[in-house]
Amino acid sequence: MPVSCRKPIVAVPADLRQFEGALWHATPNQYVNAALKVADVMSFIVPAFEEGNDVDTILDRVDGVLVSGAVSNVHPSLYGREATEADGPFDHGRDATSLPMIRRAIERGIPLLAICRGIQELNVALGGTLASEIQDQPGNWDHRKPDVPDRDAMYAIRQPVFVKEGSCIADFLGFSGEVQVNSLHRQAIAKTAPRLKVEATAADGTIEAVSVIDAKNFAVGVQWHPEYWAETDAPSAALFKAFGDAVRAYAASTSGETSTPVARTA
Ligand SMILES: N[C@@H](CCC(=O)NCCCC(=O)O)C(=O)O
Repeated sequence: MPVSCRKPIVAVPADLRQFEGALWHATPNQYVNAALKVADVMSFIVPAFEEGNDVDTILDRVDGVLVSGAVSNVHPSLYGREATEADGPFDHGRDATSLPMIRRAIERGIPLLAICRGIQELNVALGGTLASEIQDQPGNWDHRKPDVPDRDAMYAIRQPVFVKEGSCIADFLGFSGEVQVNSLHRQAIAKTAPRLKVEATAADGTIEAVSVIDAKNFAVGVQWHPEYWAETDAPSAALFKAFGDAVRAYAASTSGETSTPVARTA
């Protein structure tokens, strides 16, 4: 099959999780499902090794990067401060894989969509900082994961965010202003990295979306979870479709396909 006809593939940095007494490199289905069903791209889940992942070798083989949410938090030492109890739980393997991959994808102009923990990693990777337990700050809304057993209720769309006019996200959505989203986070961007432009905020001022200034390609982070309702919620779908389009354009531009595909030898 000619390269240009193949479905593109995106790297998804895994989380390190403990299940049934074993250590797993895992990512929740909602991310790779939205990638496949809405962005129409396949996923390569990248093991969260603290050492041994060669980022450029991985990026040479993919057409985009999708950075998922996670219950763990970016280690504060990565943005210049001591860790406290409030900053955990940590995932050093995820940090060691994701941050270098984010920086390199931006340098190489590989499409990047960063979600929840992902926007926080994007900010730290580019020199910004994070705040913990933001719900404790006076005047802040409670952005935390709802304490409910049902996952659909946990990811329920329940909070307005305000998308700035002229932003990348407004382009993808086809409008600016209020968008209803879900919310499952205790941390948020404190100092915005120099290369990031704030694209959306919550009513309490929490930064809810950013884009990379002067990016060579699609490079967006959102604090909410568009993957969860991407098959049914129009704004969520618009974001994933825009990401998929950028990934396909990148794949086509780098396919290096000869006019006649090289015949496979037996
Ligand atoms: N840990 C960070 C990022 C939150 C996040 O990515 N939430 C999605 C996963 C929710 C879960 O499974 O607990 C923060 O808390 O800000």
